[in-house]
Amino acid sequence: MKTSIATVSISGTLREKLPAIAAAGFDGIEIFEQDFITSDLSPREVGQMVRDHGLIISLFQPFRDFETLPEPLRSRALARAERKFDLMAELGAPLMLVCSSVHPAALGGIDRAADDLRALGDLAASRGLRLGYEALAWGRHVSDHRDAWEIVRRADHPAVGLILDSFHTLGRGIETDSIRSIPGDRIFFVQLADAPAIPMDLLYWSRHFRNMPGEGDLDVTRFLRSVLATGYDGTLSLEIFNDQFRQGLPMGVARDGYRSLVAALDAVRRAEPTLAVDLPAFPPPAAADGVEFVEFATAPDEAAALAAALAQAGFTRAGHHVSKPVDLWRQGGINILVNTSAEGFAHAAYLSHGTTVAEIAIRVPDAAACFTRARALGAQVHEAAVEATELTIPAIRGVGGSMLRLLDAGENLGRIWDIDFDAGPGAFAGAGLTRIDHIAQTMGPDEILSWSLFYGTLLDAAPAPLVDVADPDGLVKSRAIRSGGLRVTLNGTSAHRTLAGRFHQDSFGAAVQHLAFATDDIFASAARLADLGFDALPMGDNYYDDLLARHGLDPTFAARLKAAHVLYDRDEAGGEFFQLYGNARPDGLFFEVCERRGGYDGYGAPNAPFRIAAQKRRLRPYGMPAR
Ligand SMILES: O=C(O)c1ccc(O)c(O)c1
Ligand SMILES: [Mg+2]
Repeated sequence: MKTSIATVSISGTLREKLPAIAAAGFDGIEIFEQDFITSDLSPREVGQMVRDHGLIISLFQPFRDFETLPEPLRSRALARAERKFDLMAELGAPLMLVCSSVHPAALGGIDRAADDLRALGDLAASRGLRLGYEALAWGRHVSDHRDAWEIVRRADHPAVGLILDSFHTLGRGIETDSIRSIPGDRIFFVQLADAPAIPMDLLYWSRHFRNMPGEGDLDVTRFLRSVLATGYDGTLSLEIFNDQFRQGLPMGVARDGYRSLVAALDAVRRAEPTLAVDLPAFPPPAAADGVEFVEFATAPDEAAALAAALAQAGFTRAGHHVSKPVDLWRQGGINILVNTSAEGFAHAAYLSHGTTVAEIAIRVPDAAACFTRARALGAQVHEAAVEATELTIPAIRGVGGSMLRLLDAGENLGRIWDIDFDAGPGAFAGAGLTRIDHIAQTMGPDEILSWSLFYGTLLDAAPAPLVDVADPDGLVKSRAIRSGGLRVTLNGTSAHRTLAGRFHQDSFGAAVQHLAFATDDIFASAARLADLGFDALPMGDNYYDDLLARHGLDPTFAARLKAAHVLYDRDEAGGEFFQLYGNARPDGLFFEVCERRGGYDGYGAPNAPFRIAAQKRRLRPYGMPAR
């Protein structure tokens, strides 16, 4: 099974696209005619350049508005096709994509279309070429792969086959089981794309919002299962029209594409083990158990402020690293490390970001299996310096170049605190914070899809739909990902004056902006935190008045929330969420404390705009920018 990607999916010119596509691992490309025309190389030179990169041209596209035209348009369309067949021969492209016509003069008619494709098939065959017919979701007469297949079936020509594109099928809500009865050898090419579930005009949606399989809301796995059930063993190609990818970095987009394709095939073989999937074996995605530790990188002269913030949040300095200047702070099941090394990875992270979360260690059922899966999906291995006495814990590169460590319940987890740290067995109740509820990572707006693909393919995880959070200075896009006991939120914006945008700039790249700690008793924790001097974020009367109205709260309960600076949300099923925010540090980093009741599964999104506005008031109390 060959892999391919349409050149339209990647930014730049062919000279920039091709090396990125080759380096990401693809076998071939769909050459978009526009990419060829914009090049000043001859067709032969372009073909040679593709092959010089170790790639093949698997498809030439698109050939538009061909079928069911009246004369003289029909003859003209055939003549146009002949010119393109000449071009394909020079390029070394064996297959042409003919997409269903949108021509206003097209007459329609299944037999008329079949006759036209047969005639085109004769022309192609005489040159040793083939063509595939694709139903565009917005085609004038043909907009459904079932009709396209009927046309191809009636054309009954060895050089004429069907091209399937997951977007056109799934985007129109067409069931995919109908694909299973198509003979696999009549399908000449398969294109894969996902898209977010945003109701809008099909053409506009397709040309601007497609994304990699697994990044959107379409059931691409189901589509691909049906395709492979036909026995199809031809090329699987990504055809992603996306505004963001068009301006993204070629290498990053190509790598994500390859990851999405591998993950899609892996999902298919797990969902339907009887299918023949041409992919090396690697371990399945597993649900994470939670966060074992988070490590801050800082400098000695900044460590005191961080230590004070941790103490005010109820943490106790419970141990020290045996060989490095790293403190262990503990509370409940939460471990926070503060690293002030003047060398090594943490120091490099501090130098590039300032005080920052340099490392996150997650607990998974089998760390070695997870690591193997990560590598199969193209994750970058993090080679950190490990000293002789310390344990080697597999690590991969995470958000903003931070380190994501993989730990399991085996030996390493049991021994990390005994071997690497002089931490005793003491329990530290602190303010009653029990574990890390979620980690909020702030990044560039174009990184959200990429990191949601990262987490969503590495782990057994369900990325939630993207939501917009209103900051007074712009919108922030946010997506939550949950895998078992691990919750991560990804936030990104191009609005530089938002809390998230400012943090992203100030930390010179993506980083953890806030940590949310869970409690089983928000009011007890709030009281204890107040005693400890935790600088809780007060919310205004307008907020609590609205809460009263919105949820029909008992006024004494609302007064209790307000007195404790607690924010509140409730879901449809009556699940409740309580949040308490700390003020943001000058660098934008902050802590949150939260309690979930009755199966509440969200993150208090309705509260976010008010919380952000309150944090900003604190940062710039006189309405002036903080800096
Ligand atoms: O948007 C289009 O016109 C277009 C062209 C070719 C394709 O394969 C496709 O899926 C869409
Ligand atoms: Mg297509």
